[in-house]
Amino acid sequence: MLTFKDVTVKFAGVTAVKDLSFEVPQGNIYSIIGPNGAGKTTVFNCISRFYTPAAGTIDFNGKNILKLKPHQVIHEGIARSFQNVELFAKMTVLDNLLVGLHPTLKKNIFSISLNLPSVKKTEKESIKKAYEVMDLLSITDLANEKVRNLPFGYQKMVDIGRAIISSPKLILLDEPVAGMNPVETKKISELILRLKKEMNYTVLVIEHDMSLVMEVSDFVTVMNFGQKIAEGTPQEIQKNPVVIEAYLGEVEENAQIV
Ligand SMILES: Nc1ncnc2c1ncn2[C@@H]1O[C@H](COP(=O)(O)OP(=O)(O)OP(=O)(O)O)[C@@H](O)[C@H]1O
Repeated sequence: MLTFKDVTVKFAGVTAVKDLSFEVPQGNIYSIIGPNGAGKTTVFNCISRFYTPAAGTIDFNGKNILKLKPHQVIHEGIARSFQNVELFAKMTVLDNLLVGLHPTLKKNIFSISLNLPSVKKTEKESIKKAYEVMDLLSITDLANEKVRNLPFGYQKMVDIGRAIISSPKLILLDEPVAGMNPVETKKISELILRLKKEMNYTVLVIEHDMSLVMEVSDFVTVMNFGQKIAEGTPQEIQKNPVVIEAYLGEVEENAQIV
């Protein structure tokens, strides 16, 4: 579904990503892990088209997305959540979710200002969709709560909800459990697995929390200093000495990442 081939990204003197290649198959939960500054978020920013690589290609369902602008990427069916939750704090949960639908709505300013029946129908359908997402996230009772009043864990949920409400083909989750406690982390793990099993979503995750990565991932790519240093199933990655060294600085006998 998503193919990175020999992608290099440079910022002034820094090579953030170097010759990176990987493939995310449809229906998979695919994780990218690596120490701080490894280049993970830069990968997401290339897919979202905020950054343009100095070299390499990125294809999505056979289409070269490097030719697209950020809003066109959303139309191709790629949605993302952000490392630092980026919601409208003064707006309600329901309204924040509706914002996630906005890029895919086809209404224009004239039909909206005239409040045509088709606009009312779209609005009704959008609200129905938002309630479906809130049900999925078990946050329906928070629909009319302002986001700034919610604990961080729930704000993260809303951020993920905003990514999935437009029924994208590929969901990018940037550190979905950063700052969450183990109970909240477990909830998000279960949610990601449901997105795959019940809705056949393809999910690309960046995450530092190994419990989540080990539980949800079909496949993992490990980055360090902008390069891929390993790839494999969670079990393979957990025991890979190169990966352990990147995280811990040294390898002890029988060491594994947990
Ligand atoms: N816009 C930018 N301008 C300059 N340097 C950047 C920019 N974005 C990222 N970098 C640099 O690129 C490298 C990779 O950063 P990136 O944020 O992709 O790493 P990361 O693996 O996501 O790190 P973390 O886990 O801490 O979020 C770092 O050295 C970072 O300082």
